[in-house]
Amino acid sequence: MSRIERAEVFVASPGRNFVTLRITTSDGVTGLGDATLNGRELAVAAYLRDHLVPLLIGRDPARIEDMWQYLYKGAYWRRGPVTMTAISAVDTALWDIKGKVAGLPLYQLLGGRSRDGVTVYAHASGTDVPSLLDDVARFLDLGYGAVRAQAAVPDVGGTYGVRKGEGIYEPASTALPDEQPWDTEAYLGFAPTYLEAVRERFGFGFHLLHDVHHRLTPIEAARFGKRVEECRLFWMEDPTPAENQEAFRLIRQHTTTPIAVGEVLSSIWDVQQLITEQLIDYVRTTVVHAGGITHLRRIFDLAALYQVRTGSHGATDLSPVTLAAAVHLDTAVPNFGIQEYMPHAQETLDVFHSGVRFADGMLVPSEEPGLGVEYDAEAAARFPYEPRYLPVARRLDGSVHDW
Ligand SMILES: O=NC(=O)[C@@H](O)[C@H](O)[C@H](O)CO
Ligand SMILES: [Co+2]
Repeated sequence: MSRIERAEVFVASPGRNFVTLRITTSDGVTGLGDATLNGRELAVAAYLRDHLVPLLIGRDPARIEDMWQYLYKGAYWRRGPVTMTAISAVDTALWDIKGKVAGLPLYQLLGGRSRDGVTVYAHASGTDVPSLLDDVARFLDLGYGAVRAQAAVPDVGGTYGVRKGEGIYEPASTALPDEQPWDTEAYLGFAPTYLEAVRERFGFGFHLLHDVHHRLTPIEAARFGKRVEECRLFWMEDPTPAENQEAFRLIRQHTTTPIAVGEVLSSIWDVQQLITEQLIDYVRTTVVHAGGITHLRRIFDLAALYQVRTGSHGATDLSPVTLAAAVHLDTAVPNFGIQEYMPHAQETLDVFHSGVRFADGMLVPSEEPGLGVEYDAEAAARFPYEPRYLPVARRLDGSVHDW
């Protein structure tokens, strides 16, 4: 019987920091897992190298569910992004191996194709309304049927989601946390105007999304959601921090603007009330942070019972391994909603060779066995890890706010 013979943890920075797990079996079959946790990468690398890799060697790679239970229950300490990202990486690598052993692309092991392609949304942003509108036009011209719009709030530096100049939006860009000012009233007065300007200019023939990024209180989020109802958003994302899941009842009482939550959450229990009380419309948990394919399927199946659809996080700080796994899962699940898609930098794609393809506003998975991603460790070694932190937001009085 095949055994896990080697488990290597690679920390490298091709385009940006990534942590990648590669498991190799006694039959020479390899599987990849993404273990990247933006701003806390080394914690997950250590969790894997020091605590999980010694447990993997010699175990049966085919026993994916058993491995998940063994690592989850065996930790004793429950949940949390570091533990769940480490478990996610092992789980994803074992699914990659299982696909290769079966000679099937992963989506075939997950129930087969449920749709022709995985609809994605692009990230349009601008330092002001005109540049935002130009960016929206650019993505519509590229064939996207869904676009997220974020614009800098005047006189409030460092608004979330706004690129600095050309290139890819990369929030973790400083060796120490960049402290950025935040003014809720300025945002509440400005954001609805640019979302209206987008509809004014481009109409309603595409999905418009917006990420509030945890910045509002429940009543402020209710006010925002109500104010933008005429924009017919596909969703407003992370309107308020979700540790207190019942806070969303207040938002729900006031507005029909759809709600998406989950990218910072890492287990089914963290979204259980949001789903079972239908407090959200899309669940954004991911392969890399919410327990891999095994656990994410559970979350998506629970969501399906309550007509909650998927809308997984897909920023560039989730590696091409996660994107490939997400597209396989998105291809198969019945309650797919939409997939976030930020194209990775070429430097990243020169290290992660992925078979995922974009066409007509959708992604399609590789037909190669497993995930369809190969990792070039030698090439990656040319890009050493660099300490990078996500920003910290501070209100105008200097107190810390949610970034
Ligand atoms: O919806 N997407 C997002 O909110 C992302 O841009 C997150 O801020 C980053 O992935 C954090 O590392
Ligand atoms: Co977000």
